[in-house]
Amino acid sequence: MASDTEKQNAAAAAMDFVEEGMTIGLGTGSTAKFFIEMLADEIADGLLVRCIETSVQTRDLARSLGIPLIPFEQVDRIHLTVDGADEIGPGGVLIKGGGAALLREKIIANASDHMVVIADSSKEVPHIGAFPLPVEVTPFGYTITAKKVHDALVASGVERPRIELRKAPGSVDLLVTDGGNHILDCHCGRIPDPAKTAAFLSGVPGVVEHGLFIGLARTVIIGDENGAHIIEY
Ligand SMILES: O=C(CO)[C@H](O)[C@H](O)COP(=O)(O)O
Repeated sequence: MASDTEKQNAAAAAMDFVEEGMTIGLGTGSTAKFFIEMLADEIADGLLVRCIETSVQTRDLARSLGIPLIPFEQVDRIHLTVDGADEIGPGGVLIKGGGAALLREKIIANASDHMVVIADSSKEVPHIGAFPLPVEVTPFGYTITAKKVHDALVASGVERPRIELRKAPGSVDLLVTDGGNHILDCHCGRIPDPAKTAAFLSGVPGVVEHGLFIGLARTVIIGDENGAHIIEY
């Protein structure tokens, strides 16, 4: 069960990585929200940083809290990004995209000197795949792309994957991401070889990005009821 105390404790521990003058990538989701609120408090107390958001949702939150945002096009360096995750497997391999922000999250994580992942203890898993893997696809040809994604999953060793098109919350309409695309939620059960699955998915025309984050998280902070523990990769 996800716990707000654990999320808060992970977010508080991530604040130790923040330094004056940094450009900081702000993640998306309920755990990242705690970090963003803590950062806003420090900014109100005089901390000088600039931030870049990973989603429209985070942009709106950051603006409402008075956090200075700069357009990505004007950023030449991102020192630190703090973001949540849906699953954290061995080696710091992540599944992300539960909040449909995986494309911008991956672009910003990949452009950052240091990605810190914050999560409650329910996110740490012995092997990944129980959480449906989000795959962002172009609206053009998405039904055919879904079939090719299924084939790519099978070819990469996933047994009997099931693909679901994500609907907008509370709607029968398909979800449209901040980038104007759709999301395929791929129920895999287990992803035996994440690097192979990532490579096979990236080879499917129509796939814009997938939610496997490999080699991006340098620090993972898992909150518990009393504090947090930090894993470095
Ligand atoms: O990848 C994400 C959004 O696209 C989030 O980081 C992920 O879904 C975790 O969210 P939460 O902290 O609410 O559990």
